[in-house]
Amino acid sequence: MNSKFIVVEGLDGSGKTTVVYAIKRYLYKKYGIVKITTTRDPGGTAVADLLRTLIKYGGYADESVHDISELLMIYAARFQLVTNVIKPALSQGYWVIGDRYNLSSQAYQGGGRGVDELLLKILSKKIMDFLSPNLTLYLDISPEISVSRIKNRMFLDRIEKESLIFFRKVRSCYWELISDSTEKIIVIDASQSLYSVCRIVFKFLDWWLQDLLRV
Ligand SMILES: Nc1ncnc2c1ncn2[C@@H]1O[C@H](COP(=O)(O)OP(=O)(O)O)[C@@H](O)[C@H]1O
Ligand SMILES: Cc1cn([C@H]2C[C@H](O)[C@@H](COP(=O)(O)OP(=O)(O)O)O2)c(=O)[nH]c1=O
Repeated sequence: MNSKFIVVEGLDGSGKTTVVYAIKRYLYKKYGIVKITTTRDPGGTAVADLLRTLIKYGGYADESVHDISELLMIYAARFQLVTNVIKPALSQGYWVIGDRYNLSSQAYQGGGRGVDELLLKILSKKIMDFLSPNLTLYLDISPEISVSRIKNRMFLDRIEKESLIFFRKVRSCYWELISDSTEKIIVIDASQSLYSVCRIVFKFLDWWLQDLLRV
């Protein structure tokens, strides 16, 4: 089977990182797929990881990060990731499982920050160069659950410290983007136990992969 690009999306604390690694193990155990690369966005290359630190923890000497600067750093990091990691991995037959991708920018910067839609569209098109995921799994939780799951983290980053109102805007933007999208995006209720979430994800993957094998 040709390599595939799967992305896991959702609010902070929705279980993305856990699910990314569960998918990796499942694809190996059940389907014998060994060539799998996992990514996290923003980040994933030396330069993108430096940008990730700036995006998450802000500038130096108390200089605030403007919304447009945040957006440009996120896309600069993504360009490094797509060009240096994702595209080469896919062309070498690796499956790529991404912890966040472009939908996050549309939801967080577009929905949450209210950044200009046209600017987002232009950047998406240019930076991703039409590299869309084959499948996106959106783990849906309420902003209240999100806050309760991340509150025990040692440090909250700039974005995690945002208000519930911000996360409400992000979530409703995710919903709008999903309902308007022509891409394959599956919504999973991630307020259930992690065990149930993983079972649903695996069941869906089985169905999707059987379908791909039939073609
Ligand atoms: N469905 C779930 N039910 C309860 N706790 C969960 C669930 N999914 C994730 N968690 C917990 O929430 C925290 C954040 O999970 P993580 O996978 O890091 O999410 P994300 O990458 O989306 O921020 C972790 O402590 C994890 O064990
Ligand atoms: C990829 C991406 C992330 N972000 C935000 C969401 C997260 O708060 C942060 C990434 O931090 P991370 O710790 O990877 O997220 P999570 O808490 O979900 O595991 O960056 C954006 O605002 N826009 C983007 O395009």
